This record gives sequence, structure tokens and C-alpha cells, in this order.
Amino acid sequence: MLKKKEPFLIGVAGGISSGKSTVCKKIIEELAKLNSQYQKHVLVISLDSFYKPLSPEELLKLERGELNLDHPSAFDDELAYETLINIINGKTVQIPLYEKKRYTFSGETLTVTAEKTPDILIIEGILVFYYPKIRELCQMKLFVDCDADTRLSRRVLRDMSEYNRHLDQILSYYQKYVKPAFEEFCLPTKKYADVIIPRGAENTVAINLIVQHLNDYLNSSRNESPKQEINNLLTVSMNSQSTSSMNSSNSSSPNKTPSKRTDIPYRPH
Ligand SMILES: Nc1ncnc2c1ncn2[C@@H]1O[C@H](COP(=O)(O)OP(=O)(O)O)[C@@H](O)[C@H]1O
Ligand SMILES: Nc1ccn([C@@H]2O[C@H](COP(=O)(O)O)[C@@H](O)[C@H]2O)c(=O)n1
Repeated sequence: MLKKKEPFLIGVAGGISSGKSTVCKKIIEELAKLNSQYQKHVLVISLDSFYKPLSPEELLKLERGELNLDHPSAFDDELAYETLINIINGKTVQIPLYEKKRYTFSGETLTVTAEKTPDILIIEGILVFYYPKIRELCQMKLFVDCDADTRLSRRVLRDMSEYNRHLDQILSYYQKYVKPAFEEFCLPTKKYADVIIPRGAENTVAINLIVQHLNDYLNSSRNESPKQEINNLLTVSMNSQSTSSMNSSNSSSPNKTPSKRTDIPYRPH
């Protein structure tokens, strides 16, 4: 059996509640429709999995609305980068699952082993393109564009219905931290995107172009045994883990060469 090709890394950035996760799901669904014969493996990782754990003092600050979870320093970008590198190099990694509602990690992790190395790896989050090392690792960069009113209204609905947060708390946090951080750290990274997606998952033209490109990549990366059953789609979302399946065709390879990363450091165990 020939060695499996390393995963194709996609970065998906955009403001809060812009539709990043929904775009990821849509890409996966549409890819599955194009590929009917072979199991493919797509792994979506949220940058939320790399929030720095909060100390009891920091949790108290958060309760007082004095801790900024939208600032680049809130994430362990080095750990996120190393995790991506290790997945790309076929190493076993543990990805912690973050619970937004409780501002903490659930204690559960998703294990990605060499056998489960994905064909396509997606990292999504507000600041995915802020960190140069992560940004430069991405072979395809997508920025989900959505107006601020829509994002805020989605955020209010989500925080109230899913996380039982109070309206005044949500709005003051938004004004104090979320909006300024979007303007200072997220929006300026839009320029790095290969594709800017207005209207998110509803933008079928953009989604279809992206999916076609990925399908070409999948069909040109057939250096694994064709009948090899690769584990199903794995999705790590902000606060949940779900598994579903996705198929891909192994038929006529268009032999296209997707953009290739260079200088990926090899990280031994
Ligand atoms: N194109 C869209 N039209 C309408 N609602 C959407 C659209 N994209 C996402 N949503 C909804 O907005 C909310 C936030 O979307 P999500 O994909 O979770 O955003 P993000 O991952 O950027 O935080 C969800 O309730 C989702 O169903
Ligand atoms: N426990 C937490 C941690 C972060 N947030 C907010 O999530 C936003 C980013 O996630 P998106 O899915 O909206 O991109 C960011 O604005 C954080 O303030 C949270 O609500 N709870």
C-alpha cells in the first residue's frame, strides 16, 4: 500500500456567528454528494479547542465582564499550530472539546490517530488568520462575510437560548470586547482570504467552486489503496463532537496539483 497523502488544510475565518461552522458543514455535505464510491475523511477543528484554560481568578474576572475572550492572547495558538502539524505528519493527537456554555473544557477529547489522518483538515475560528504560522499553513483560506447586525442578532439569540446568558450581559460584553476585537484582529485578516464568502452557506456559487476544487484534490490524491476504508467524517465543533459519513469517487483523476505547502516541520513524538 502506498503512503497516504498529507491532509489538505483549509482555514475558515470570519466574525462571530458569521456562519463559519455552517459553511464547513455545507462544504462537507456538498463534497459527499459529489463523491459516491469511496469513504473520505474530513476533520473540522474549532479554534475554541485551543482556548487557554482559565484560572479561578480569571473566571472571577470573566464573571465581572473583565476578561476578553476575543483577544488573540485568549488562545494557545502555539498548541493549535503544533496540533495541526502533528495531524499533517500523521501523529496521534488529542483534541480537547470546549464547552462554551461553561467557559471550560468538557474533559472529553477527540483522538486523531495515523489511521484516522484526514484527507481534508479544516480549522475554523474568528482568529485563524491572525496567527501567521497557522495562516501560512493553510492551503485554502476562506473568510465568511456577514454584516455586524446579523452577527450580533445571532449571537444574542445563541447566548440567550443555548447558554442562558442575560441580554444586558451579552450586549455589554459585545460592546466592550467582541466588536473592538473583531475590528482590530479579525476584520484585517480578511485580506489573506483566497475566497471571501458573503451570505455564508447560502452562497451556493462560492460553495460549489470551493467544493469543486476540493473534489479535484481528492481525486488527484489517490496514492492510498483505493479500496481502503478510511474512517468517516469527524467533526469537532465548539462544544460537541459528531460523526457522520461522506463518500468520494475514485474515478477519472483530473491529475490537478493543488497548492502545496512547503517547510512543514516534522515533529517527532
Ligand atoms: N447563511 C445563513 N443564513 C441564516 N442563518 C445562518 C446562516 N449561516 C449560519 N446561520 C445561523 O447563524 C448561527 C451562527 O452560525 P454558525 O455557523 O454557528 O456561526 P460561527 O461558526 O461563525 O459562529 C447559527 O444559528 C446558524 O444556524
Ligand atoms: N465560553 C465562551 C468562549 C467564547 N465565547 C465567544 O465566542 C465567540 C467566538 O466564537 P464564534 O463561534 O462566534 O466564532 C467570541 O466572540 C467569544 O466571545 C463565548 O461566548 N463563550
